Amino acid sequence: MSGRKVLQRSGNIPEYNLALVGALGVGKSALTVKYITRRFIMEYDPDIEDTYVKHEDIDGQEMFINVMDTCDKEGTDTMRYLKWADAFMAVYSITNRPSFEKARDYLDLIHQHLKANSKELCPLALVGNKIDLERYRQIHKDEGHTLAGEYDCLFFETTAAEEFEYVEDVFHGVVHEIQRERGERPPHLQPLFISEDKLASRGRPKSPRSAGEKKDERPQSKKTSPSFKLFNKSFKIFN
Ligand SMILES: Nc1nc2c(ncn2[C@@H]2O[C@H](COP(=O)(O)OP(=O)(O)OP(=O)(O)O)[C@@H](O)[C@H]2O)c(=O)[nH]1
Repeated sequence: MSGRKVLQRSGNIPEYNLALVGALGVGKSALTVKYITRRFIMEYDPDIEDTYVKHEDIDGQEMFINVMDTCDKEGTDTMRYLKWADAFMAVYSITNRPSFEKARDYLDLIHQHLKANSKELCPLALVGNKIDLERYRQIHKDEGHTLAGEYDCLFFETTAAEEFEYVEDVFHGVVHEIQRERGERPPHLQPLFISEDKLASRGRPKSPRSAGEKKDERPQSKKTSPSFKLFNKSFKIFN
């Protein structure tokens, strides 16, 4: 931490809690670290569940984004992230069929929890990672769309191994969705692709909802401001 600027959190600045869930090895840590540091990691400690924070300025609005990189292990306390998160990202690898099925299980678990706690407006996102490995693809994009539709989720395909913007778009898309659901997003920043059917019927599961792929239609965010992070995890970081 030495030499890093540590920003004080204040009650005036909004905070959003995002939890990443998914099978082992799908890239939850890689996506988290890429988003926080703009770097891609090759080695990591898979057993540690941890939370990171990034200070952001999106569309002129200052905020703190807290990201929980969860651990997919038997005995994990799911309530820890289920209670904590303002939005969930169920990650799978497009190169791994079982991880897609696991993402479905997570969507189901989260959906049941949200329904039982009357939190149906809490955003869910389905995230297909590793699109840089297209030649090994096992999950067609349409399958991702279909599954996302079943749970009325946002849907993204991305990669932690290439440009930062691929990852930033996913995290910002999810934050925008939280803001929309809370009525915090100014009308001039509301994208046109939020359809009326969502406003009319707010239950899940229902028809597909897409956001992540319409990169050019979304407002461009400003460059991020310096972040501070709570690094307890033993990462090796490579440029
Ligand atoms: N090519 C490629 N490799 C990736 C990508 N994302 C992650 N990886 C690699 O996949 C492996 C697993 O990534 P992690 O980020 O540790 O996966 P995880 O989901 O956090 O796994 P656990 O911590 O075990 O739950 C690592 O070797 C990463 O470098 C990606 O987008 N493309």
